[in-house]
Amino acid sequence: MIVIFDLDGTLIDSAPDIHKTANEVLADEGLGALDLPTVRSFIGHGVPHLVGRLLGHHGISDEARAARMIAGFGARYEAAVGLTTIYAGAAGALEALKAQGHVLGLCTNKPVAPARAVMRHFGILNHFTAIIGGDSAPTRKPDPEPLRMAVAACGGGPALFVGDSEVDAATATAAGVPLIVHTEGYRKTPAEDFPHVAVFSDFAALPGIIAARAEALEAVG
Ligand SMILES: O=C(O)COP(=O)(O)O
Ligand SMILES: [Mg+2]
Repeated sequence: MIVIFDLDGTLIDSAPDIHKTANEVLADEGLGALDLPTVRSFIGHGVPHLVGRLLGHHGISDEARAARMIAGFGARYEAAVGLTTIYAGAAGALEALKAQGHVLGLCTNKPVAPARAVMRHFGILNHFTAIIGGDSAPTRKPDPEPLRMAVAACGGGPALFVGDSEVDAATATAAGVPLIVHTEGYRKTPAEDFPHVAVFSDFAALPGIIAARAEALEAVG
């Protein structure tokens, strides 16, 4: 079946690099640094939202400044992988899923270029048939369109979405795609509150969860 993954907080812990880059663009504007938990809480809606929250934290609402910071973030972030880690077992789980015959796609609000760069860095890029980023469609998650695009680009048909956040939960619901929650990401509310078909904290469990869903679907179909 088709399995679409979110990126930040699901496959990789990119918050430390996003935090570093955020503080660099704040410094460019003469604004003070924010701590990691604060910046982490701003991740998941894409770069324009992140920049809006950084400025909002300083009590500023200024479109020209925001545009400059979005451009600055893009220029600095693409090369920022040094502090990012891939979740333990994630690469092995992707390999196992491919070996089981599943088609893998990515649906992130991160722009495509840095998404591809970090996936290449961790050696997982080639597992993915389709990569939809925050700049691939006119809308971003939680709008269902990017997720629908990812499923279609993987050939269409029954799909599962693996994500970590409230944004992913809303996207899955809107698109009608069952959600599997990675509990070690950036969510702010209990995973149990998300409409989900399964939760996991350890990637070793994921291939089994997906195999069970695929078998159940075959039994019904
Ligand atoms: O907010 C972002 O830039 C990306 O977050 P996502 O990979 O969890 O969609
Ligand atoms: Mg995420």
